[in-house]
Amino acid sequence: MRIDVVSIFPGYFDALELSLLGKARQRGLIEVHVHDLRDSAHDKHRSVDDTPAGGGAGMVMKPEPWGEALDGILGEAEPDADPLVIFPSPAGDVFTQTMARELADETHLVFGCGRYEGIDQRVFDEYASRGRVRLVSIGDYVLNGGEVAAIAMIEAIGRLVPGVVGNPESLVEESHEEDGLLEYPSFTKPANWRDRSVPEVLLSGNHAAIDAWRREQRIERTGRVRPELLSREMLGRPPGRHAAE
Ligand SMILES: Nc1ccccc1-c1cnco1
Repeated sequence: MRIDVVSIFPGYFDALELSLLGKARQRGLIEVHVHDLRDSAHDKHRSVDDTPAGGGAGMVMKPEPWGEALDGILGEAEPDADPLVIFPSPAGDVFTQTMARELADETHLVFGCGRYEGIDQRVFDEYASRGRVRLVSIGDYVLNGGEVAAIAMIEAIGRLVPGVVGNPESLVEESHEEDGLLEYPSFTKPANWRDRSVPEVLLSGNHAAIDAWRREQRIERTGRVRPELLSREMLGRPPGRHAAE
């Protein structure tokens, strides 16, 4: 997978050189190219924004620098890549694990990170007329720009790219994976810490009982924290992989 990012704060994306994604980049599983939008702004002040047409507070990002930056990226794309351009936006479709799984199958993603009061609408219209464009929100709160949203999405998508996570099994039993239930509470050694014990069942070695307990915990936690995720069908489903044995 190739990922291009356009931003006036390219330094935000140094975070993508760390940890799992950093290793995936070193192994050539994911290519990440970060572009400074100001490199596409050629006036004396390298300005990327201007006052809003129609008046109002704040500034709007000018279309010309975006046009030059995105034309450059799309012009260099592999002939059959069909890049998907994603603009993080509070007005976008809400990002979910299902969307992350879909996007993990893409060969080329381009993230356009807007700031200020947003990007001139004609940028979205221009690229939607030439290819695939999606506006995506990571939740109902206000950020100062799209960079943090892009990093969150790139992490959620990148970890699903085949080969990035060593043990693909670890991708299954997680919150919002597999059946949409939240994950069960986790414990490790010591068995007792400050008079707080690990639940006995987890030390029993009875894997069917452990799976059943973990499923009960997932259902209880989901019903308490995110009742809207709980479906009647989930309540009837059998416990985990050991149940059949
Ligand atoms: N608030 C924002 C401002 C600028 C670009 C994206 C966002 C955003 C994305 N998801 C939630 O908010």
